[in-house]
Amino acid sequence: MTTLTLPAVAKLNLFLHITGRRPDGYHNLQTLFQLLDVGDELHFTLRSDSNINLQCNNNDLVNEDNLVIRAARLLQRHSSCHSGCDIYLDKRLPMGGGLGGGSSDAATTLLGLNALWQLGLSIDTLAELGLTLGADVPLFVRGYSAFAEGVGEKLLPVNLPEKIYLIVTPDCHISTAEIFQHNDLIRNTPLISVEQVLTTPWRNDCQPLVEQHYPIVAITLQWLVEYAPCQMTGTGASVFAAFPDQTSAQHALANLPATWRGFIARGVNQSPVWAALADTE
Ligand SMILES: C[C@@](CO)(OP(=O)(O)O)[C@H](O)COP(=O)(O)OP(=O)(O)OC[C@H]1O[C@@H](n2ccc(N)nc2=O)[C@H](O)[C@@H]1O
Ligand SMILES: Nc1ncnc2c1ncn2[C@@H]1O[C@H](COP(=O)(O)OP(=O)(O)O)[C@@H](O)[C@H]1O
Repeated sequence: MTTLTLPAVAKLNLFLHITGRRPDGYHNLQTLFQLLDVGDELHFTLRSDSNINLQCNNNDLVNEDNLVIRAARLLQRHSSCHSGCDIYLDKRLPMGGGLGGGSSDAATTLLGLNALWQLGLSIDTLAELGLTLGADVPLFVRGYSAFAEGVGEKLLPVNLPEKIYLIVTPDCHISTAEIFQHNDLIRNTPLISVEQVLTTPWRNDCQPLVEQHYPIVAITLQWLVEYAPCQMTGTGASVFAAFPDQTSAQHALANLPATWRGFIARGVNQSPVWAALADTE
């Protein structure tokens, strides 16, 4: 195998509780991660030398900070591997929107190059490596919708109804670090057990703060709630609502204000990356 094409899907946080701050400044959370069937796409081509090259449909993303490059270099270093690759990233997801696109790209790169370079590393090892790149990377490496604790790396698979979601991203950039550093962030939500997940009303502890500091997010939620109950994902700015069917979601999407981005996706319990990897074996 010398080439590989794999998806890097998005996630929603169906709820997000912040349960405390750790001595290193990171926050412990409890969240329900819902994977979606929509995302970016990555194309990997094996090279005979050890260079790693990235191309992307968004030139602003072609730099050494890109999580795809960082994941590829991390894997190369960890495995003392001398292979290289050309990577094309077809960026489709809104960035910095709480949909986890960068983390998902990193996870797909770890999975894809582990296969292409025939490294044989375990999923546990890839998830551990991924956690050094970002808190959400282990979720996308493991590739199942999950109840998560810790910083989001302790994952318990869950079987969720695979609903149709409309995801709307207003034109605004929110820094995850800024939200987590803010004095007014709710960070003392009591822990719940996995059994309580279905009986506890779902909410996002970052949402009140984000709505206050980024009024466009509050306006987007006010727009979406006219169609269905809605919430913010991650630290924003994207918001989402579940719809009973594709037609009603399409109806809302058709009325979307021009400067906002929106897309429809189905919630999935298993990431499509696993089916795509299995197809290559
Ligand atoms: C909170 C979530 C929920 O899914 O939000 P989104 O980023 O998706 O919106 C994620 O766990 C975010 O994960 P990720 O975006 O990978 O965050 P990182 O790059 O690891 O962290 C960015 C910064 O946010 C803060 N941070 C992040 C995660 C966490 N549990 N506690 C924190 O305090 C830290 O200051 C860190 O430097
Ligand atoms: N491959 C990538 N795709 C998207 N963003 C990336 C990527 N690599 C690095 N980044 C950086 O990570 C930031 C957060 O990305 P993203 O995962 O899309 O958002 P979020 O963490 O809010 O879900 C971006 O603003 C960008 O600066």
